[in-house]
Amino acid sequence: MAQYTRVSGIVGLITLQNPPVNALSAAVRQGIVDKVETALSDPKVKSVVICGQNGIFCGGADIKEFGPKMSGPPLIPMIHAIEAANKPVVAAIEGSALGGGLELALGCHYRIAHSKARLGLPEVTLGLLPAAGGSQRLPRLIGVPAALDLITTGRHVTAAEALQLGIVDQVTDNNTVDAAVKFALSVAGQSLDARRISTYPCPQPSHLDALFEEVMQKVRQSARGAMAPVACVQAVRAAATLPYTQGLEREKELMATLFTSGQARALQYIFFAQRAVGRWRMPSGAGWDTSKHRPVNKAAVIGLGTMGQGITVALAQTGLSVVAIETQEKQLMKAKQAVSSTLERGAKRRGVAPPLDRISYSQNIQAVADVDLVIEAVFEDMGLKMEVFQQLSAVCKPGTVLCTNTSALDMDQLASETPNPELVVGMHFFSPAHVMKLLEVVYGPRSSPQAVATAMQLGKKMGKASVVVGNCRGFVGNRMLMPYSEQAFFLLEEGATPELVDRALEEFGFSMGLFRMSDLAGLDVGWRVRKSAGLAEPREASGQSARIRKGYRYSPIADLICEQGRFGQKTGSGWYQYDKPGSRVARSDPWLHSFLEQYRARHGLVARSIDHQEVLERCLYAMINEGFRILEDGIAAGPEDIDVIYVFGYGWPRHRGGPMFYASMVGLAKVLERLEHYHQAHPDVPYLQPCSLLKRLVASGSPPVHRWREVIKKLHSQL
Ligand SMILES: CC/C=C\C/C=C/C(=O)SCCNC(=O)CCNC(=O)[C@H](O)C(C)(C)COP(=O)(O)OP(=O)(O)OC[C@H]1O[C@@H](n2cnc3c(N)ncnc32)[C@H](O)[C@@H]1OP(=O)(O)O
Repeated sequence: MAQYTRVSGIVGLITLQNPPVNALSAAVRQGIVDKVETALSDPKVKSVVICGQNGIFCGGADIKEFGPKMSGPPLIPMIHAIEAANKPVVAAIEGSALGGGLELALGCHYRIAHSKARLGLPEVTLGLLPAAGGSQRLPRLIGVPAALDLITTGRHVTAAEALQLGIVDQVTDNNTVDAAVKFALSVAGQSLDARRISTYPCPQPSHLDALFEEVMQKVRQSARGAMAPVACVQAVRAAATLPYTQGLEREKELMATLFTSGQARALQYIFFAQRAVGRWRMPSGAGWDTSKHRPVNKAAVIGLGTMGQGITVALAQTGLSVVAIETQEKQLMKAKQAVSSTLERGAKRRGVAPPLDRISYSQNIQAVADVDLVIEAVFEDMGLKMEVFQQLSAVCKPGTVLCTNTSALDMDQLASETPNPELVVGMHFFSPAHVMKLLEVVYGPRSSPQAVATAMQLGKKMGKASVVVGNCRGFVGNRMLMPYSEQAFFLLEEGATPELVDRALEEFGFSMGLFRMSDLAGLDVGWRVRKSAGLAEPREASGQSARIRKGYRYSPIADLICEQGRFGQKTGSGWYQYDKPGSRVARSDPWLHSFLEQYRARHGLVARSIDHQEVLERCLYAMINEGFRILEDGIAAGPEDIDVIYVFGYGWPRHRGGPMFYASMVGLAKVLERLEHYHQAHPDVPYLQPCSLLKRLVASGSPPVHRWREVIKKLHSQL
């Protein structure tokens, strides 16, 4: 839909109307085609302005309409007709001009943007490329290097940067449509020969081949296995080397491959999943639409280790007043210095003042008396956390929301230490907390919807992908990590090396394989968890019983490595070796290989050849199986919650859409068959036993992922 009016006598004003973001649906495209024709054929109209209603120009093509049967006028001829018009067309850009929205603006002869507007071609993040001529027009307008940057990263730029790059002609702080109309009046009747971007020659950078080679290498490295960034580079290369019409053909060809790809489906699924997790609901039925959050202006962080420091930075950067508490003076001083320098670095990057004065430091817990929300981030020790919660209950003003940043402990047990358990929730941050996008918000049986809403609102303010999950050991993310790492340890016993397992996972698309990741995170973290679960006890070094715990198969390999003081990067060795403690470059370790050989010999294990497919099937399907159990248990409300957690917190390749989406793409029947196969071979491994929800979904014809909730609901209603 598009509205047409005539303003100032001679300006035709076309307003895109498709709330909330004026996406270019078939109806909007038809509206534009019709209204442009009306304006161009009206002799009284001397120039045209295109704008969007409700303060947003256009959020791009309507992703919800993507599919094999798209109807309505195509974008390319629509934009071409605008560019070919013999009357000046001005885009009035407020809010956002993204994807097809910016491509539409690039077809206009002039662009006026509000100072708060943001512009970009984020198609690559949806597995696509700017295929409405954007990949051909942008390099002609702003040059190849800048266009490559915007198109391959999909980053949004501010109006100021857009002006500097030459994407817009003017930036205004006032009413954008008024400014555009004024501008349209001033250019009415002027020649448009120099305003049609498709007719510009593409500026030729020196060392064209070297530039493209360098960018291609960069995109291949940063998004391992992702097709869209590669296609984006190829499309821009076409702009730089071919005439416009041939470049457009190449753009079309590349888009045809991407449009129907599984990667595009996965990335678009994640786009909507990220928004769906904001519509959270608790088993009681209370949720985002029925629960009001409490205002949080001042927050406290208790415990200033690495996690507490990151949380303090994240809160201060969000604009909150923060009280940072650490009882040990030396640690308090160290933390203050670390927090200040992180804030200073961040502020320098953004060209703003560091929010140092928002934080007050104290050794005394009494300082939290007037805060609205507390995040406890002390050492992962239940006794210590309980003590802190008792103190907080005595000190905090009534109604203060009490959050624990635990990664595995029972937050309900902590809640029971307070007179108001309804005010207690978990806020599970990921390290470094000011960088990592994920936040698990954990509710217990007594947490109030208001406390959950408050934590979710705070997460949103901090720019986190925040997901509401139920309380269980490891919540969602770490719980699914257990079968994943267990399988990797078993594979080492059976003949694999850390290098082989990591290579398989990295080729799949993980930014880091499991062993390299655990060297980075520190092997002692998992060791502590296994000890607290009564698993990692020192045993006889040989004999069958060393590999059995609680009646099931267990691999003590990781515990034995830790007993050697090999905790990963920080100690200079773990699954790999490093030049020195703290160094990041992992090198293959002959010691580890001979340790594995000796271990196998001691336990009578014969190494066999293991291929990448087995690594992927065993590690990933065991993890997915646990994901189904999590859904069955009601710990996560839907597959989208699990997938957002894995994509934003655990390095799962975004273009594969998260583990549950991946399972749906592989085919649930196949996942079930492989799990059955592996469980038959390893009957003493419960994680490989297919869970009943998976079997039920397969029995009901393997419905697509967006219909799993119905099956889960039915399952829960029968329990
Ligand atoms: C055939 C193709 C030919 C040519 C190539 C062109 C391709 C494209 O244009 S692909 C689309 C490119 N555009 C984008 O990637 C922008 C996506 N949107 C956003 O980044 C943001 O939504 C926003 C910055 C525009 C607004 O942000 P915010 O105010 O925070 O709102 P939400 O993100 O919560 O979105 C609100 C609501 O709108 C839905 N939505 C947003 N963009 C689109 C879209 N392009 N198509 C369809 N729907 C869109 C979003 O899903 C939210 O709705 P739900 O909560 O119901 O999911």
